[in-house]
Amino acid sequence: MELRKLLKNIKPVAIKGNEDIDVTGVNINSRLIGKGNLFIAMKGTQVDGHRFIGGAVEAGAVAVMCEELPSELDGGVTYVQVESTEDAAGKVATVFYGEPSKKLKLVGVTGTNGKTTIATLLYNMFTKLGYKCGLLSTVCNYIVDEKVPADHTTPDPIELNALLARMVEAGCEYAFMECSSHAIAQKRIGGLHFAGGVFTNLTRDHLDYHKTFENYRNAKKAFFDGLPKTAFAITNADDKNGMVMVQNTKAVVKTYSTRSMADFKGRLLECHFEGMYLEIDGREVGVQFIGKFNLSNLLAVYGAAVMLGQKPEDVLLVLSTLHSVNGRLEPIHSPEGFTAIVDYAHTPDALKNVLGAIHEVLDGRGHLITVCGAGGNRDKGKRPLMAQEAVAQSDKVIITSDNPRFEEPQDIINDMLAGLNAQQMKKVISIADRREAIRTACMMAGKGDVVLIAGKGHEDYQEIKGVKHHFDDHEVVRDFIGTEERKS
Ligand SMILES: CC(=O)N[C@H]1[C@@H](OP(=O)(O)OP(=O)(O)OC[C@H]2O[C@@H](n3ccc(=O)[nH]c3=O)[C@H](O)[C@@H]2O)O[C@H](CO)[C@@H](O)[C@@H]1O[C@H](C)C(=O)N[C@@H](C)C(=O)N[C@H](CCC(=O)O)C(=O)O
Ligand SMILES: Nc1ncnc2c1ncn2[C@@H]1O[C@H](COP(=O)(O)OP(=O)(O)OP(=O)(O)O)[C@@H](O)[C@H]1O
Ligand SMILES: N[C@H](CCC[C@H](N)C(=O)O)C(=O)O
Ligand SMILES: [Mg+2]
Repeated sequence: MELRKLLKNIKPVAIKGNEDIDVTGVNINSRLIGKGNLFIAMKGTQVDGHRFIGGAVEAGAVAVMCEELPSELDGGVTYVQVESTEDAAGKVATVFYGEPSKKLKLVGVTGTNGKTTIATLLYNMFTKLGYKCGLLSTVCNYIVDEKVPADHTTPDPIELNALLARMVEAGCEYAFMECSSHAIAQKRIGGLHFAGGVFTNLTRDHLDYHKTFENYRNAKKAFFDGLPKTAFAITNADDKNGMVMVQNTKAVVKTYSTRSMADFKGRLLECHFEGMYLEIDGREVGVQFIGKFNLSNLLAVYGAAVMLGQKPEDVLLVLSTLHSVNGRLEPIHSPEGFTAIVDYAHTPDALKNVLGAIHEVLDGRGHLITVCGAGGNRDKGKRPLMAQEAVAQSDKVIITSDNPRFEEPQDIINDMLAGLNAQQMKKVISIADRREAIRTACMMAGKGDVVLIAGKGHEDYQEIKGVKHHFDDHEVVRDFIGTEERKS
């Protein structure tokens, strides 16, 4: 594509060199630059991408986009100076890939918890309704039924637009994606055209990155501020920040609620370990999910599907056939009669909710044993709070390792234990080896009890000092209790 065309949505501060050159690719990473590419130099949290301009040119870049021009310019290269490369990257990437989001109905889901659940269920639902769909999520990306492994909840702007373009090429009509707060703040979704946005909820997470809760909230809100007036914005009226999110949006606002008047209203009628019986907009429906928060998630899915033009009765029919997303409140029943539940709760609020959801079903009839840890090189402030939440609603807690990354597992465990007083400590043991922790919990469980294994959900690795070792909570449980994997 001609460089001049590529720049159509941005206002450069200066251009040095020829704009009428052909650009064969765009990247923000010099290590991925090939012959004829445009390299966009971004100031990151670790290094300044401007350092790699020389390397990118050596690797074949014919154009460079940057905030500061290098002191020596290469005669064969066109330099495009912009105020913010972070802002420009998404806009340029989307033009390069043929503005794929305009050729799809793209729905973004944001909020602290529930993004993967909602985006995946929308993808599953629209696939069952007979449409070709794409999915960008923490667990895995899909182009129709082709799996593309995901490194991030939201890919960088280049990969993101490349994936959307592949969805268009594969004939997809819909795409559903998670928008993480990091991605919104870093403008990874810049230049995308959304048909709709969904807000789940907002509680503490990622304060290591955003510093204050207000910054974190504003990052999420920026997604709704940027929606066009042709889009819908579905928000959770039960969350205290639900209406704040859509305060300044141009999109058509719709609400969902399990408690008060809303555009999409739901009520829990009954729950068991096999599922719940719900009333949604006056119709009764049985679903294969547990936990009141899943009622909220399902209302968001229902609302988005209706806003995308589906008939409520068709949506509810499909909703009743969907089942839990990998590692999200996923039950594994043991022959001895206890239930292990693998869940991705890795924030204090998610732990509180997941434990609450289990109690709704246990209803005082069995014990609850929780295995949990916290990730290394992530928000330290949440560690003691997670331990407190686990203790508050469990009969026994085994504190263990999650992904220690570059930290010492025992240091993370100690940070968690520091949140507990002597009384609370009576319920707690710590076993740094996660496999041993899970086995011990299963050994302690009797008929009717529940073992919650929280924090890693779908992850099939444990990241220790930069190396991902194979580790799968489901597998450890199944090895111990001797049952087979779920088929679909
Ligand atoms: C803190 C954070 O979000 N970092 C992301 C950010 O990296 P960064 O700005 O720190 O990049 P950097 O390493 O300083 O490099 C700066 C620039 O120089 C470039 N570079 C670097 C080295 C080189 O040799 N050549 C080169 O060109 C890099 O490509 C980059 O463009 O931009 C990169 C490209 O988009 C991301 O890969 C990277 O994600 C890191 C790996 C990460 O762990 N991010 C996590 C925290 C994250 O984003 N998580 C959220 C989900 C959280 C949730 O579940 O809610 C996500 O969306 O997954
Ligand atoms: N609506 C909800 N409210 C509160 N907790 C929830 C909700 N939905 C899911 N959870 C809990 O949060 C965990 C993560 O859910 P999910 O993966 O859907 O969220 P996410 O927003 O994609 O998370 P991430 O930011 O890590 O990608 C689940 O395992 C569950 O314990
Ligand atoms: N997307 C989240 C996932 C955390 C999952 C947990 N298992 C951990 O490793 O901390 C993050 O990167 O902060
Ligand atoms: Mg997710």
